[in-house]
Amino acid sequence: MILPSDYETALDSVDAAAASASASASATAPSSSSDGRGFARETAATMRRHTSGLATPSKSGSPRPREGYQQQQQQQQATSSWQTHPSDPRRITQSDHTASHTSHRDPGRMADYSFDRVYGQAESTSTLYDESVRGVVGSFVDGYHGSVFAYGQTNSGKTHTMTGSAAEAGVVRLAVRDVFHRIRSQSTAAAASATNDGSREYLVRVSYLEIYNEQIYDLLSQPSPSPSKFKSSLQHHHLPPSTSVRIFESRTEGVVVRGLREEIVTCPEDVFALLDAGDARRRVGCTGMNKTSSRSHSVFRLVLESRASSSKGEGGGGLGAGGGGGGVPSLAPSSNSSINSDSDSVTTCGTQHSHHGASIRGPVRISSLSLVDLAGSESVKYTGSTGVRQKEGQYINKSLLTLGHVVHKLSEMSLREKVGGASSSSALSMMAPNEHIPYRDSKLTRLLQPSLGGNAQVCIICNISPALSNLEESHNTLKFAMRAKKIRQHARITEVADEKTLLRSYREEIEELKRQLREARKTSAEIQHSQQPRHHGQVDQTPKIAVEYSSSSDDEDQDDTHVLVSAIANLESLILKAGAKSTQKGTTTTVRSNSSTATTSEDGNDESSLPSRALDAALMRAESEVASFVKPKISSPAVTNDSPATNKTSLMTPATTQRVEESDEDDHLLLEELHRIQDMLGAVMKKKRKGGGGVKSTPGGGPGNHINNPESRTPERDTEMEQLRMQLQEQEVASTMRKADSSFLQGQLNVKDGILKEVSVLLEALEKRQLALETENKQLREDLAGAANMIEEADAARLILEQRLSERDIELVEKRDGVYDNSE
Ligand SMILES: Nc1ncnc2c1ncn2[C@@H]1O[C@H](COP(=O)(O)OP(=O)(O)OP(=O)(O)O)[C@@H](O)[C@H]1O
Repeated sequence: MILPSDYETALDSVDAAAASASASASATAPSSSSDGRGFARETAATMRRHTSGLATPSKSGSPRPREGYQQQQQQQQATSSWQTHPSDPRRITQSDHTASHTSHRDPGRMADYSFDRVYGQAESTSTLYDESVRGVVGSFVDGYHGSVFAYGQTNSGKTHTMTGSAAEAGVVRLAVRDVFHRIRSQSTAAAASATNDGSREYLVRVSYLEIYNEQIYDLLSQPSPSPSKFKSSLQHHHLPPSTSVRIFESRTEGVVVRGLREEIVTCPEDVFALLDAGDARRRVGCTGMNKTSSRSHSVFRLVLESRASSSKGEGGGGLGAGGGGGGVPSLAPSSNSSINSDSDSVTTCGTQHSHHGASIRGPVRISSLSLVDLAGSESVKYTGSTGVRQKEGQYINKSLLTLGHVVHKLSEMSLREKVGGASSSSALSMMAPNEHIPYRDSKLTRLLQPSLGGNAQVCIICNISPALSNLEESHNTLKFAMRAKKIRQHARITEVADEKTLLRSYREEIEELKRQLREARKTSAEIQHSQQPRHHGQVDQTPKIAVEYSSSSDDEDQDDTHVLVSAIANLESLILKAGAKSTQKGTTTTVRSNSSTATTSEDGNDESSLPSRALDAALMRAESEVASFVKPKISSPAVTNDSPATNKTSLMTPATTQRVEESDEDDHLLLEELHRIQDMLGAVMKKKRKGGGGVKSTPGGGPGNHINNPESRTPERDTEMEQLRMQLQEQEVASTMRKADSSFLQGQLNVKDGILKEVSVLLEALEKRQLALETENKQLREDLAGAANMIEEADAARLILEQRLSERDIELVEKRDGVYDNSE
């Protein structure tokens, strides 16, 4: 391993015993197929030994000189408390010299564990990634949910493994690069193939949270350090300003973190900037064991939506050099371009539109990849923590304990499943009806429930310290890893056919914008056409007006198309697909809280600063936002029909169900209202265009000047003035309606938020009640078992008594017979 610059502090330990290099091969291949799509396999567990082997709290706090490191490493090699099997990189064994530290003291009975792979200090994180994590990431891109955890005691190198350092990239960054690389190469390969079959388009979004003292915090919720790049126009007013977010149990989505910000990303650099911003906010503190100890569990999550885009006309975007708009960012040139700059394409596009319409309804795959850096278990004895640090440590240990319980239960269930031979059903479905998995005992296990519960590929990286004084902790970690390895997963691809995914709503929005663009161009061509004879006829009398009039109208049409083309380009740039180099990095970023969506242009213009001509486009975006708010069905990986989360329906009382239905009705009304407003605005804009509007006041004698000059008044100018007045009135109407619309929306969103909060509180109360009932049930079961025992014992006593009675009877009969015999 390459040492990070701040490594010295980790070398203060005298009894630190760094392990020698070890290696392992991970079981990333599916072990058995459960159905056409999914596969069952055991959770991959790999072991990593921390290089430093820090065992005791640093006493002086002063860093050991770096040159001493090699010498110390050599000493440590000899005294490592764990050693890898020379010919089997999957085995790790307790070193002989540790015998005196174990109860049996028999070297022959030293602990010996086997995992998918054991990594030692000589092996880099990229080796670990290649051999143990890459498979999970590959499956994620193919549509399977995945999770990678780093588990282990404090200071064992979890953050080093997951986050990495300046000198060495961690698993998270390697995974992010890999994801984009795979998307690009898949798309390119599909595009290069003769048939273009199998080509897919992708939408990637990320979120980053931490669980600190049993509270979930959004690590992306603050404005990021590079504001121009990640400026958010979507900081929805109804979301609380606080960074604390809540877990919400949804009927359809399972476990959802409500209010969590999600950013749509189009290249690794976007993600890294977000990661840096999030890491800077993560809670880290100095303890006696680790100078930079993570005080929280962090979960970095990528969500991928993808769908087939093999149909011609899709995917390329190919907006040419801006068509009528000019200066519009051009996407990758594509022969499938559905919009061309010339009006000849209108008919072709019209035909393609219906084609698109059909393919937009194709299923969308949703998969998530959670990369988890757990806080390490710690003992006050070694950390010497007091006050806040001690409290943090208690929360950390408690949640890890719950994780241990959950893993223990799941491994037992998997074992039963294996013994029962029910290979096609998941561990969860094998649960006895009254079996309780304590997911709800901590936020960590609740969050990880979808991953641990069966429908995900999971790789757990367990970090241990080779130091002798950490022997007990290392044993615990190894035991945890052994249990975790037994959990059987049944990952399936999740395809959503009938729900509103972000990818689909973007695609629909793009198609709608393209339709508007075609119409705008058509209208503009018609106007130009109808104006031509008049221009020719009047050229001698009013040459200036004619030219200015025509050019201002052209300008306006060009502005219209420009706005539309920009909007299309913005949306297209978020969707990753064949040949699209994407991302004009930093040009456009879409921010998404799990209840909202919108785009921001580079210069930070928000919708309110767009020209009024773009109102209908802006409204359409607003509609899409509201749609994504009212149906936020895409923010959880647990969107499967057979997701365990769907069982939560039973938690809903009739009253809550009704509330949710009512809120669905509200959503309908909301959308209808938006449609109505949009129609009205559409009509106004149309009227405006038909009227040949767009008369602009230009400096130096434009039409406005002519109009204002009473001497140059002609009937034609009067008409122009009248048109101008009408336009102004229309603009006012439009702006008033927009204001009304926005306060209406605000009100609706507030109501909805209130309802969701109530539902959430109600659900929490129900959960508590359920927990209490479960405890009561447990007690009753125990009482019942006690009573059954007593009955059994009483039965046994009765049997004995009956036996004795019958023996007595026999005795009596025999005696009586004896008496008779004697008397005879
Ligand atoms: N394989 C390694 N190579 C070089 N340095 C390492 C390695 N593993 C850990 N370190 C260093 O050891 C120190 C502790 O590691 P790290 O903070 O990753 O531990 P941790 O398990 O995340 O601890 P905590 O649970 O307290 O957050 C850091 O300074 C880190 O850079």
